[in-house]
Amino acid sequence: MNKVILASSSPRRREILEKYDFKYKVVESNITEKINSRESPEQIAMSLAFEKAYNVSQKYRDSIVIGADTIVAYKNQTLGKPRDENDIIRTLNLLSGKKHEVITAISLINLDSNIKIVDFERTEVKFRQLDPIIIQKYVATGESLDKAGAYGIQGYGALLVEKIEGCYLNVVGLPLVKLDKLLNEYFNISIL
Ligand SMILES: Cc1cn([C@H]2C[C@H](O)[C@@H](COP(=O)(O)OP(=O)(O)OP(=O)(O)O)O2)c(=O)[nH]c1=O
Repeated sequence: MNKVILASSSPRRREILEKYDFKYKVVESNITEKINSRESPEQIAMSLAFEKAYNVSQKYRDSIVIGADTIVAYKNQTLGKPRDENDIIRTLNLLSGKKHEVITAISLINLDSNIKIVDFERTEVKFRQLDPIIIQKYVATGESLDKAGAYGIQGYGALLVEKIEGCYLNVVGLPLVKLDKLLNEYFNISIL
């Protein structure tokens, strides 16, 4: 069986897969993430997931390489990781009391067999109304900086979320059911 590589530096993605008896190794990609704001959030996430997987695939042509990218979409805005504290506060105010979408794209590449797949999953998340005190306390947790949309649902961010519709692990950064289906369909591999 081909080796599976997770092309990610995200501790969340590793933690999700680590829970299962599924052999894989981690190799970080070295792409620069650029957001082209003329593209849709789905297109942006898919291009980045593909670039991450392709970058690592070139060195591991016989492996199945998984790349992923998570972004938050609110109305017509695409929200990646916040730049600084002001950006965190601006993002949380924007999402307060409203619904937004979390899109995680995944790409699976095996260059030896010329299989290149890219797909995405979408989850709707509704935030509770956030007053300045909640925002201040959340900023102080330090959770925001390395996360799309400036929150982490798996941490204190759970206290900001009133409701979700769709795959929970998609919000955390790796849509496990979608990944399992694609691994099955294209490579005859099952995580279960
Ligand atoms: C919305 C949300 C995002 N996130 C994270 C998942 C992703 O790690 C991060 C978005 O950044 P990404 O660019 O998707 O991933 P990354 O830079 O962390 O890792 P890599 O590119 O090497 O794979 O936001 C959470 O952990 N929880 C959440 O609730």
